[in-house]
Amino acid sequence: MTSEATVGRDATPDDARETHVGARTAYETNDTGAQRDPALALRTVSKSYGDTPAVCELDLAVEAGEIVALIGPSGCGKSTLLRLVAGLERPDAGEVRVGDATVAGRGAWVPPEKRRVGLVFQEHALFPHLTVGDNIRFGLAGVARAEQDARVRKVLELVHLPHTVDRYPHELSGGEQQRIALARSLAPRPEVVLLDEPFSSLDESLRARVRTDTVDALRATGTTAILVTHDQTEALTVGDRIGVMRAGVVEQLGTPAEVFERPVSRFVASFMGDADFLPVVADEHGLMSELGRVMVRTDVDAREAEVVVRPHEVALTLTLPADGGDGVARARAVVERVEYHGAFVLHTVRLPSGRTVRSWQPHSVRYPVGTEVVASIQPGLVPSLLVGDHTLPTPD
Ligand SMILES: Nc1ncnc2c1ncn2[C@@H]1O[C@H](COP(=O)(O)OP(=O)(O)OP(=O)(O)O)[C@@H](O)[C@H]1O
Repeated sequence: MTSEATVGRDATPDDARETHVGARTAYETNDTGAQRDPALALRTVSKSYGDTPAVCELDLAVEAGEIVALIGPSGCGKSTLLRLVAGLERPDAGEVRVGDATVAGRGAWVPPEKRRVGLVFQEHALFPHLTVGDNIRFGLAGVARAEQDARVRKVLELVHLPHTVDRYPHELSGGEQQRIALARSLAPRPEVVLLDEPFSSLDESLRARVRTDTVDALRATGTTAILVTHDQTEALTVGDRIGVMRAGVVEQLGTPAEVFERPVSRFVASFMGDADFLPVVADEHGLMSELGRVMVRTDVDAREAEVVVRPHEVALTLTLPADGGDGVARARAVVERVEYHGAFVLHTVRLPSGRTVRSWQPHSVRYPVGTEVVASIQPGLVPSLLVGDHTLPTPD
């Protein structure tokens, strides 16, 4: 744990809103017109463990008040990145900056307790022999007692647990312990909070509630955060931006919509959300897939191209619409698998080529296995096109 007394300006909810709105801008200017540093920046940072590279020339800038969700396969370097920021590891090369200070690299080294970086782990890691109040005070050494009490009250209100101040951790549920861990990390008013899979030990329904409380508390205090998660939905719903990591680098950093709707690569397309890949053929107008026209441009080599089809992009109908002469290609397909997910039903259909694609249907639609359906791209949606392992930029 790195928390230590860190005293900063009192943030207000209004500040948080302003900061949050501004958080999407790459580099803001302050009142004097000067460029403002990101709250956190890693510049060409590398770290290996012996012969194992964990983080490779990684660049990342997180703006003040922004929440970045980091996602990627096991072993891609997410925890190492957090440990480098927290000061639990030293980079082999590159620079780590928190606010306007270099905390590692370029000859600098600021120890963890002086970095103004808070940590929240998967295991809540509260001190079992200390009350909730004293757990939170632990990171406030050097702060006057009256101010400590005020901060304890404030952070407990933020996480909706003011009544637990005199309880011991074993008198709290798992979700409550996790919210106290967050409160403890916020009390010293850190510049950045790092959350390493903080909700993964909680069951599904509790997870959603604790997640909402956590995001609300981060927003209310305008705290900059990196959240490591294995959960795509969590990344999409929590992150202002999502960093998709692979083999020690951030392969794509973008808003949830950018990462989901315009993945830069085959890896991101298949890692963030379900995706099926279909080959395309060229005709005089552009590229056609089995589900319809993909692109009107003709400067792409169809032999190397594939269309990325997400289940929400695939329409299924029982009969051809009356205006079937509209030039839209549709494939006759057979329903092969039906999975009921509650609000939606996932249909897997086999196309004439033998390939399968998946389609989300509203919960009221359940075509029995074996039904002949017509599959096409949902009108108005433009699926991504892969050429080799990379997607082509989609015109807005
Ligand atoms: N202390 C260590 N000693 C040796 N190798 C390590 C150490 N910590 C991590 N590694 C290796 O560094 C690479 C990155 O590990 P890291 O824990 O950062 O990945 P991760 O993305 O957080 O994985 P997970 O999602 O499984 O937690 C992996 O190959 C891992 O085996």
